[in-house]
Amino acid sequence: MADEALDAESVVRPGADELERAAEAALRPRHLDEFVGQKVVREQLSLVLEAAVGRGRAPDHVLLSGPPGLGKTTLAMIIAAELGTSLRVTSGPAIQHAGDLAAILSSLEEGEVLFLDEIHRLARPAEELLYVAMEDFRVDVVVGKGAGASAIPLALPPFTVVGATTRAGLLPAPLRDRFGFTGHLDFYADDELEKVLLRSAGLLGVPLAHEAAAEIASRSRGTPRIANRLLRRVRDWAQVRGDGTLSLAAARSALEVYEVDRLGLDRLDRAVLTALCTRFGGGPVGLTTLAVAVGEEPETVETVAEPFLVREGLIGRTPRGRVATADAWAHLGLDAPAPSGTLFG
Ligand SMILES: Nc1ncnc2c1ncn2[C@@H]1O[C@H](COP(=O)(O)OP(=O)(O)OP(=O)(O)O)[C@@H](O)[C@H]1O
Repeated sequence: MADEALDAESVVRPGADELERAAEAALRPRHLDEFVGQKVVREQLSLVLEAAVGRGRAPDHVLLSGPPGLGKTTLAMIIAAELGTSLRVTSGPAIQHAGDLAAILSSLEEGEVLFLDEIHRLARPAEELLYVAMEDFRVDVVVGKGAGASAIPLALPPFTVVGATTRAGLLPAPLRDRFGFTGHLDFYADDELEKVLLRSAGLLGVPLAHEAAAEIASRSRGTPRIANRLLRRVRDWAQVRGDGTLSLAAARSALEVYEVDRLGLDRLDRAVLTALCTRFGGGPVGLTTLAVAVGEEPETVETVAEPFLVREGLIGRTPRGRVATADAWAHLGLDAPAPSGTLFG
């Protein structure tokens, strides 16, 4: 039960730590045709891969962008599997020096796939080394120091980089240009998440009712990682408090225990929304004032709660501060104040 201690604070944050990833591994689709949703990216990618396999050559480098938990790592694994090759995994923050990347690149076997997660966080010298490696399949190994240093070119076998980023806009253009194919992953529709959930329940061997799948899907913020995590929480509830079946009632009870409401908002999200409406009359109010009102750091409110609230159209950002939308008032079951000012005011 490695996943029990996870995310004590909230079960609807899109990120994942090592324990979460271990729990996820069993649920990852292994082939493109098992990968739910993302129709456009799936179709484009299948062409790229099939063409490469047909030619017997490594495909172009692939860049995958999109928010956390939508399947970038899963797709990288699928790419390697579809090509019948192995996947080497590293990430921007894990590479401290250009030499670390040179060591990885020079150990790649022909046709291997190198997955570079959080590629936007690569340090500049490593990034420059990567340009050359991706374009010319070469690394320049620097020997010696100072004026006497020289670069010895080392040829690399053809390989494919799969880069993943949550912030495609942060990638420098020369790096972006070296990817022959870029796929952007979008949030999933509820019916797609239902499919993800039914598939996962099958793999976990738990009986999940269709209505329960729909209920969990609608609270999963468009994110398969969150859907699978909520499924595991509902499974726990059904096992401990219920009769083992994942019915609609079990799903609702479990999600109530975990304080995930019908839109997928958690306690912090609701605290922010409630403070904005009840203490500041719906705003506008500055981020710092709002954060103090909920006892959180401004950065936490801005990076943890706000993105989803804005995406759901519950909060608006204006130059004068945050404002609650009509949907926010409605979601909290409160009456929005009458608009201030009159036709003549
Ligand atoms: N299209 C999909 N179909 C079925 N399951 C999916 C799909 N996309 C993601 N998942 C599941 O969601 C979980 C998270 O996916 P993954 O780790 O690939 O996300 P990610 O985009 O790489 O996230 P991060 O950026 O945080 O690393 C995995 O358990 C995976 O099985």
